[in-house]
Amino acid sequence: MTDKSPLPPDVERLLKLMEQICHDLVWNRYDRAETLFELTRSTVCPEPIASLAESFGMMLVKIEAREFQMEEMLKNLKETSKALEISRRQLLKENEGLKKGLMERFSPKRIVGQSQAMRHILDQTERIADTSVNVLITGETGTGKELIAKALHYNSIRKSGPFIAINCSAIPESLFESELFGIEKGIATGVNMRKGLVEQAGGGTIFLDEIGDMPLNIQAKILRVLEEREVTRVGGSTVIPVDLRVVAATHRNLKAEAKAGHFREDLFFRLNVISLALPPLRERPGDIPLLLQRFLDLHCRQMNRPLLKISKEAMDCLLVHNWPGNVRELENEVERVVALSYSEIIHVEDLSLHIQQEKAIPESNEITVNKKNRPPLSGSKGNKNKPAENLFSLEENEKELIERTLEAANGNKTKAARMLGISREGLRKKMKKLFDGNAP
Ligand SMILES: Nc1ncnc2c1ncn2[C@@H]1O[C@H](COP(=O)(O)OP(=O)(O)OP(=O)(O)O)[C@@H](O)[C@H]1O
Repeated sequence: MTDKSPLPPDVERLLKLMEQICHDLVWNRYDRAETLFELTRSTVCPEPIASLAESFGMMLVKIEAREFQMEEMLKNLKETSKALEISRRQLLKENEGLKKGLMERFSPKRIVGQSQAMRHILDQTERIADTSVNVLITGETGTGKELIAKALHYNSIRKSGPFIAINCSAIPESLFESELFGIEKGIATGVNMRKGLVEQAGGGTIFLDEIGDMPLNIQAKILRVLEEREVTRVGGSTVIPVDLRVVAATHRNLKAEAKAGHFREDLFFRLNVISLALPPLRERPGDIPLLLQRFLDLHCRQMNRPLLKISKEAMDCLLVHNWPGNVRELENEVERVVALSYSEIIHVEDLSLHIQQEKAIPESNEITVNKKNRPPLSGSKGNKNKPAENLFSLEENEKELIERTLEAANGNKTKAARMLGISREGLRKKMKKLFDGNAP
């Protein structure tokens, strides 16, 4: 067949038909697919057209297969998105439950304390929780400062926002600013933008623990956050508004620190809108049995043990102990006893040695005059010439207890801290305060 010779009319018609079918396929119209299959039969049309129709037919099959796959994929996607939606709802429900649990756990009503001092603190906590006033919590290590800060947060309108706790004594001075206020991208090679803890606490509460250890230049910047409610990242110039509540805590006397020039007075007044002073455990021995019961319930449940009871002698030991690590020390002691004791009754021998020893030391007349049931920790080591009021001061007793524990631990501070039921950092601070640079 030359180019110029006209096609037989039949072939011309069939080619036209093929062209129309191709056109239809381009526009996703498959209603003439049947005709295409008819054309593949060489009895109906000449061989070249039949083979062309066959190729188009194959194409059509491939298109249909792809569409089928797409439909399957779409179906799978729909099912996955449905499953995701169900999980999302479950997580939301779970999250709400957990938040409710946190609120209940940190409700001032559930915090243990029947002593007058604690009842006053818990009453105040309940009253101010739902306000936005700044709060300063003071008290020795382990007295429950963070617990009260959480109670304030989880019982406020900010409860669904974050609770960010920062231990100011644990952040190296050179990192303080970027940790707290964040860092702008590109301030140094390879540095990415990072939000600071203040920004992260937006909508919630920031808990500045050990605020007395905050460097003076950072104190000025925190004051600005408190006054202006805004923050600027290190290396940036954009002012970012932040909406947060500030709760601070310290074991120091901040007023005295401010007077001595170690703490900004203006920041002290800003923070001290309401102050809650947590009493040490030795000043509220009446709370010891209640706390003991709470911790026994908790740890026996956690360790799958029947609820342990305590002998009168062992309880007496706990009542006369000085508790330098306060409630945390008591909780650690209970956890230790629950893990180690064989019987269902806690006896004196089950208690830590240093707690047993305090009770075991015979009482002298001098002591009964000063403090009933208090063993003569002080006075046993070269204190004989001191006046009685110094001999039995709490500081002297703490000092001696630390010295003895360090001796028992062969000078190992980590071990001594564990024996005392306080953190190593807590021990370091106590030693700094009590020995004034002349640590044993
Ligand atoms: N009144 C209380 N009732 C129940 N548990 C308490 C009470 N006070 C403290 N605790 C528990 O004692 C432990 C120590 O409390 P928390 O961490 O709040 O003390 P802290 O004063 O912040 O200590 P630090 O100054 O060393 O950071 C926690 O496990 C806390 O739950």
